[in-house]
Amino acid sequence: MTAQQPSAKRPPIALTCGEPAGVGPELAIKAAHLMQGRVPFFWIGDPRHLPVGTPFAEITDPAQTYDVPTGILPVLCHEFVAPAEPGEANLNNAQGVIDVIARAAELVQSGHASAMCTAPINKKILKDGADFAYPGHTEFLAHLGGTDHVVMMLACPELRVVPTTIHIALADVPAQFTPDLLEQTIRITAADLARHWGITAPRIAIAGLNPHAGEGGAMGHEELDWMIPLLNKLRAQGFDLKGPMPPDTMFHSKARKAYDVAICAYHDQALIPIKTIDFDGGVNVTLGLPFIRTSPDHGTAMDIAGQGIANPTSLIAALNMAWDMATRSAPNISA
Ligand SMILES: NC(=O)c1ccc[n+]([C@@H]2O[C@H](COP(=O)([O-])OP(=O)(O)OC[C@H]3O[C@@H](n4cnc5c(N)ncnc54)[C@H](O)[C@@H]3O)[C@@H](O)[C@H]2O)c1
Ligand SMILES: N[C@H](C(=O)O)[C@H](O)COP(=O)(O)O
Repeated sequence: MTAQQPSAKRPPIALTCGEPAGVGPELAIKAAHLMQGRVPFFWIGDPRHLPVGTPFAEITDPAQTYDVPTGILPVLCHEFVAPAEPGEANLNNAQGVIDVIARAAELVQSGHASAMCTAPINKKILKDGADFAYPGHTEFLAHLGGTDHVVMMLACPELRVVPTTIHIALADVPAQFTPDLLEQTIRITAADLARHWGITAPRIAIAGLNPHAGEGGAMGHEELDWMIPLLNKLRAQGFDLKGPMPPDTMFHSKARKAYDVAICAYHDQALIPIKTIDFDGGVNVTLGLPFIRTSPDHGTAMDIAGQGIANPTSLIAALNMAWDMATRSAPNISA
């Protein structure tokens, strides 16, 4: 076995353990094996949570990732209160899950990691077990990054989608889907598509809130009242915006070719199409943060945890995307 590519001296990616009783630990082992060091990453978690008998190498500093033989998972130990039983979440481990996310964010913000990639968490377990005050990574990382507003984008080779409102009840969407929020979301999305993907003038499709984008006021008024005026204002400033588009007809294959990203009003309007088109290959990326964060698009999959059948494709895509973003964003530290 050879050590991981020593020529790539950029700091490695920090991969969090996520929910220890979910598929995160076994996917980390699979990704290390399948990626064979092409993207350097280390896992932060408790080695007791890894599948019994699988190889890993303990490290004490992220830079030691490069000394670990390819195919073996480098592990930066983070001791949890309890072992993990696949499929059986333990509330006592909730604080450890949160602490690992914060530790990864600290490592990336201090330059010891190039980016962070997060394995899935169960928000309710974190709330019940440790009073977690955030509905997801996205909001917690905005807090850790000191930013007021970040954007959730999910991407696969066929489609990019953004939910403007994120983890809120459907009943709260009409009040929280505001002109200010949509404008900030459009600006952050356009800026980060240019910065990280080189799409300097992104074609942005905006979904209407209502069926048929309101049908001229017959099925809702938000489009007429403020969405169309806002889009016209931003068009005058140079943004390439389509819509408000009828949400049900904007995701078929021909329609998708007309835009680089679809900005939707709420979570499921955006995430249902992408998880239907490419559940295995989708990546969740947070835009507007002062550091890079990606994640697989799936959840903890407790129903299959520990069975060895979890598909690592989305995690591998998330690690690849994080590394590509880091490579484009900053010079190689050895240069
Ligand atoms: N990034 C994150 O932290 C994140 C993302 C989505 C959901 N979640 C959380 O995950 C928990 C479970 O959510 P859910 O059940 O809606 O979605 P889920 O993605 O965990 O599971 C949905 C279905 O897909 C299957 N599946 C998921 N990932 C798979 C994989 N890698 N390989 C094979 N099959 C896979 C599961 O077995 C299940 O049948 C919730 O608590 C939710 O909040 C977390
Ligand atoms: N909304 C995401 C999804 O359904 O895939 C998921 O909950 C992850 O969100 P965070 O990255 O904020 O944890």
